[in-house]
Amino acid sequence: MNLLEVDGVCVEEAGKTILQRISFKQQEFQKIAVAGETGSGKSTLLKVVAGLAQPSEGSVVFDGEKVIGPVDKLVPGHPGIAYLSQHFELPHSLRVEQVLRYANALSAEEAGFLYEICRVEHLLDRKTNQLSGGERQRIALARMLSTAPRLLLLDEPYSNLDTAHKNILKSVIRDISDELEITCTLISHDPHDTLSWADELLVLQEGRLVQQGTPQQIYRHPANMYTAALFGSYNLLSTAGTAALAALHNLHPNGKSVLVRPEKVKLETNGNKALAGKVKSIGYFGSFYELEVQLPDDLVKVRLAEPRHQPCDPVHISVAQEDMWFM
Ligand SMILES: Nc1ncnc2c1ncn2[C@@H]1O[C@H](COP(=O)(O)OP(=O)(O)OP(=O)(O)O)[C@@H](O)[C@H]1O
Repeated sequence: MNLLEVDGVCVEEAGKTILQRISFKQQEFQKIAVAGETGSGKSTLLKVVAGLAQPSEGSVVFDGEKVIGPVDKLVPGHPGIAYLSQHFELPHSLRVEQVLRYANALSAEEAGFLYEICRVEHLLDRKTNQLSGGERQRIALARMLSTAPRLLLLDEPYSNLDTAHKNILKSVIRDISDELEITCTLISHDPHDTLSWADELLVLQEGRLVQQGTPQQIYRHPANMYTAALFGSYNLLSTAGTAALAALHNLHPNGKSVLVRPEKVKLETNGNKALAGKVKSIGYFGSFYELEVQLPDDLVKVRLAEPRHQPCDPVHISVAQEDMWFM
């Protein structure tokens, strides 16, 4: 069942087009992540979904009912949809327990479970000015969820969090979906946050939805270089380099260039079905090394767990046919 149907949404502000005919559907419990460069319209899209920004065209239907924009509604927003902004605020110098009590539409038992899920039970006696950024965010989330929404929209929840708080929040967000059975949509700049979490990704570029698909589809088969770059490092070979690599598999590029992710380039011990090159540099990135290999026409990035090479070493590279994407 579709919980949400966004159909042809356009937004214009001060004569500027911010969103252009965005359409997508979200099923109940489906996890959707929205990716895109800064200013591509991600926050505006979520605000339109929440009824907090006015579309100039198009509609948002939530659970069979049209979401009314702020121009036509005195108190903006929809009771079934919660939007956690990047710039949320908590009341100053109140006890956390008071902050949460004011918003609460749940029984004591349900509220206790929610606080446990949000990892805030130990903070209830603190004042709001005695919390870290990560703790403040989880309180804001608990406050929002205590109104019992069915759809939660999270706008860059991981920005400004250190790794420890980010990992706690990731567990919280997972439990919100799994334990509280709330459907979630999330915006994040970081591919690590979206690829591993989402069932479906929406990619926005200058207000347009340029690609929609599973994380695997989008990572392996990006629609354009903008999308390829959003989700990680890549090699795009020149016409000559593409022809040489394609010829190893008897493929015809038909004027397209081949895109290969660095972890899909293999170093071979001989030149059988491989291209000859020379190691130019080796960089250490903690969980992997990245080599730059100079081919006749291209400098190719290769990711390895433990390289046994030195700069200037002659090497051969190969790429499996299924790891080549022509675009
Ligand atoms: N109320 C407004 N009036 C005029 N322009 C706006 C308004 N809200 C957003 N914009 C512009 O619309 C564009 C999209 O903004 P939006 O915040 O939706 O992008 P974003 O992808 O969420 O960016 P970020 O990742 O930086 O948060 C930007 O150019 C922004 O300046």
